[in-house]
Amino acid sequence: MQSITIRRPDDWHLHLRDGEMLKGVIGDTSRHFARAIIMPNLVPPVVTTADAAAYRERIMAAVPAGDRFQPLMTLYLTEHTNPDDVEAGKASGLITAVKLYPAGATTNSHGGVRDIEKAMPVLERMARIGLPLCVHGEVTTPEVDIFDREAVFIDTVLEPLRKRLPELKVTMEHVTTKDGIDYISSSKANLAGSITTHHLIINRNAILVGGIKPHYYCLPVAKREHHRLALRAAATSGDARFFLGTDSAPHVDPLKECACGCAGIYTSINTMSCLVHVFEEENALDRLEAFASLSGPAWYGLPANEDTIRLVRRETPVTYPAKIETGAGPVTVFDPMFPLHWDVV
Ligand SMILES: NC(=O)N[C@@H](CC(=O)O)C(=O)O
Ligand SMILES: [Zn+2]
Ligand SMILES: [Zn+2]
Repeated sequence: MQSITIRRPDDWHLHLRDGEMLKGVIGDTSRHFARAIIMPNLVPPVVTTADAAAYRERIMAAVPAGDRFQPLMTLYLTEHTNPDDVEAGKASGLITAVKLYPAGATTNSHGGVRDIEKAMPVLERMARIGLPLCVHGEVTTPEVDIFDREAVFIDTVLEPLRKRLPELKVTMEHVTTKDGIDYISSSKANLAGSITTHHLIINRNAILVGGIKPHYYCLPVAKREHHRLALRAAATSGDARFFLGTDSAPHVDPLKECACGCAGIYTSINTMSCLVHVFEEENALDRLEAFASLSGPAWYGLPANEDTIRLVRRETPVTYPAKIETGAGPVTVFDPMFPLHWDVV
């Protein structure tokens, strides 16, 4: 039986939600992952250090007994965010990053930033104190095609911002295009990117061929095949600027399976099985640990986890439930459309 052992992984982009949904999903992450960067796009969003402290308590209360899990909290950047509050949050050790959602770009982002000029005082402070900015890198300009929104964001928002504040550390989250990969690869410093599990597996055909498939719809939306191949090459390259952020984003099925379905794919439960499969296909099992367990902590200035997980390849496929039941309702699990043989033991 084939097996590999890697340092325990972390998830550098995760949606845990709140209330019954939080209770229903957190175990799927804490079973395998030691830490995760927790997205602040709740309703209402996590905007102050006090909000983040209270949310952290609710998360810790929901962690299943026996799991050791550390949520790394983020603040949702608004045009009114107070730089002193952000600095105090970092100083206390509570806040790991601040998240930029262009207003209207994705789920629960209407309170995000419309005019980046208004956020400059906070961004300047973050550059000064070394607090990373995580970005949902898509413009929301109605004229820009949804498949081009990441590339246009790089040219019109990210590059000007980085020119203006070269000391600001920026994580380009859930990179979905070759443009994003090339931009990160060509940067000299202070830029890294997270890549989701599902964007390594699906291209836009998964959403649209043979009928419309809401459970493959997320933002940024999956792109053409050559973009997926660029993501796979980057993820399996060992380049420390690319690391795992699952962007596991649960929504109850009724909110996905309707005339205006929510964006988000739920992958926490089978992410590790899917990832090993991808790395095996790319003959890069020796680089899985860098992607899932080493490059993320290095970027965020944290130690890698000391304990390990073991992954084994089973003859018969490992099965996962098609959906999980939460107190908030059923959530469909990501189906990679191929059998999974790797299991976490
Ligand atoms: N990725 C998604 O499609 N959805 C995320 C938001 C986000 O990360 O953009 C969500 O909160 O549901
Ligand atoms: Zn996003
Ligand atoms: Zn997300």
